[in-house]
Amino acid sequence: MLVATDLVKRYGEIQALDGFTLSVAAGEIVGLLGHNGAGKTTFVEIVSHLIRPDGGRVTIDGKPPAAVRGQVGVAPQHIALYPSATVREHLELYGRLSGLRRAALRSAIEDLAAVLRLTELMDRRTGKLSGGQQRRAQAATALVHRPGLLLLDEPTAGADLETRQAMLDVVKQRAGEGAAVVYTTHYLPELTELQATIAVARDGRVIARGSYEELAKDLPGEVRVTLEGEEELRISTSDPAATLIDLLHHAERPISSVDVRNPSLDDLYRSLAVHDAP
Ligand SMILES: Nc1ncnc2c1ncn2[C@@H]1O[C@H](COP(=O)(O)OP(=O)(O)OP(=O)(O)O)[C@@H](O)[C@H]1O
Repeated sequence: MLVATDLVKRYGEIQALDGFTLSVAAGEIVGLLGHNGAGKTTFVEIVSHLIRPDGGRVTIDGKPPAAVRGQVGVAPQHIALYPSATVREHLELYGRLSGLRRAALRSAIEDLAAVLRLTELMDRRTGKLSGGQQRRAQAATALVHRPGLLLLDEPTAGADLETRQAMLDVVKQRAGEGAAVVYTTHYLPELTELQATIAVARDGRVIARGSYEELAKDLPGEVRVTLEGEEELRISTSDPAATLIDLLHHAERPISSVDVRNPSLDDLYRSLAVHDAP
């Protein structure tokens, strides 16, 4: 669905993208991770045709971004709503721009409002909404026309738990219907819930890409064992289950507790030293 190859973008001395390559299939949710300044937003802006790359190529369903703007739903990182327009006016505008009319437009708006808990807020001006409410309204503008490609740049930043859950539910639902989704976040548990595949960006390029299982398979897990009367023993191991069985066989004293920890998404992220980037 989305194919971005070798994207390059410079801002003066700053190399925002330096050979950024990422493909996303229809129905796939890609969790795009990376340190502050890794290039995630720049990538989203290029795919949504807000800025042009200095090099590289993007196609969406085989066409350039300029030709398919109506098939792309974008929720930018920063709130970009018209403060004096109501939520309903925003959704009508975005729906109409993408060709929705009359009954189809009305039902798309009402359905989405219910899912994103916006029904009570529909006739309020967006400038008077709370930060989390604005974020929900902004996400709704990206979703109302059921685009084939969704670009959601930290859609749950600052959101309360209910908003976060509503957002995750609607993203999963849209991917289930066949949308390709790029979902940037710094909140890793969301990606587990979304069953997303992972792309890790560092210094303007994607340095790791695959399912969590693929990327984590070589990472060590940990077995924690406490023998009676002794302190907890922590063993780093690539095969926690086998290590635990081995320990149970060979322990010379009774074991009072065991805990097996498989590598987490957090461990994966740390192993790529993404936190250490400038
Ligand atoms: N309009 C701009 N002018 C100059 N530099 C820019 C501009 N936009 C982005 N940059 C720089 O390009 C680099 C990549 O920024 P980008 O916003 O894409 O990162 P990001 O991965 O989205 O970061 P974050 O996690 O903080 O949102 C950064 O060094 C940033 O300062």
